[in-house]
Amino acid sequence: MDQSKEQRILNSVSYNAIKGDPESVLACIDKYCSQNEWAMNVGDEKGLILDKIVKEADPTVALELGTYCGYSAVRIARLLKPNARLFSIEFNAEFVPIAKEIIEIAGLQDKVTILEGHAQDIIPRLKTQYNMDTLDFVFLDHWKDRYAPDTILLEECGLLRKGSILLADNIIFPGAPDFLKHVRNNIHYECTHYPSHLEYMKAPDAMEKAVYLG
Ligand SMILES: O=C(NCCc1nnc(-c2ccc3[nH]cnc3c2)[nH]1)c1cc(-c2ccc(F)cc2)cc(O)c1O
Ligand SMILES: [Mg+2]
Repeated sequence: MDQSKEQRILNSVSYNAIKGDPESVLACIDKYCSQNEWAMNVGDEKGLILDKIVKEADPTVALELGTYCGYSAVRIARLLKPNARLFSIEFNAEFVPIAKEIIEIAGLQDKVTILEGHAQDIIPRLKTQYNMDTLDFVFLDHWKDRYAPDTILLEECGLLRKGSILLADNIIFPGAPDFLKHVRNNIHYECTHYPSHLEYMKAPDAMEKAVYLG
């Protein structure tokens, strides 16, 4: 059976990256996906925006929706302080073992927990099953039509606090219009727009930061 693109990305990281060095894992994925096969990692350009917001949030507990190959999990986890943790929800069973291996090659396995399943099924269990209080930072990068309902779910489950920072990828392309409608012109959110480009392409894309005001 032919290998998947995601398996080929893992092969490239396993062969070329320096074990325990997150920067080299990120560089390897960006090089492979720029030169060989496009893939839906947040990428190096939008990755700089992600870095900026994670440093601003300095989260103790972070959540990511949409692990994919683990690129943004590595990007986020490499910036976390010693006792901070990232929980990442992935729906596609094929992506989970690949993301786990890439996170392990980066040496960040102690900081990242991958939860397999639908976000809408896992979010309601985060407080009880993972002893969570509230989330300091949420990166939305899963199915674009799930950004809005899952944000509402996070609110309803009491997982957001005054100052929780949400950052959403792909606001322009593929686009998340319902999410924008929910957070913009909403007294409970303070939004900031970050224009950029689709990963590894010239097409315009953007990220949206939405700070929950309580
Ligand atoms: O679909 C995307 N990302 C989502 C993957 C995912 N990985 N995991 C999930 C999940 C995880 C828990 C879930 N719970 C419920 N649904 C879930 C879906 N979704 C995506 C697509 C593009 C893209 C751009 C241009 C194109 F021509 C084609 C594609 C670019 C991007 O940056 C993306 O992020
Ligand atoms: Mg994305």
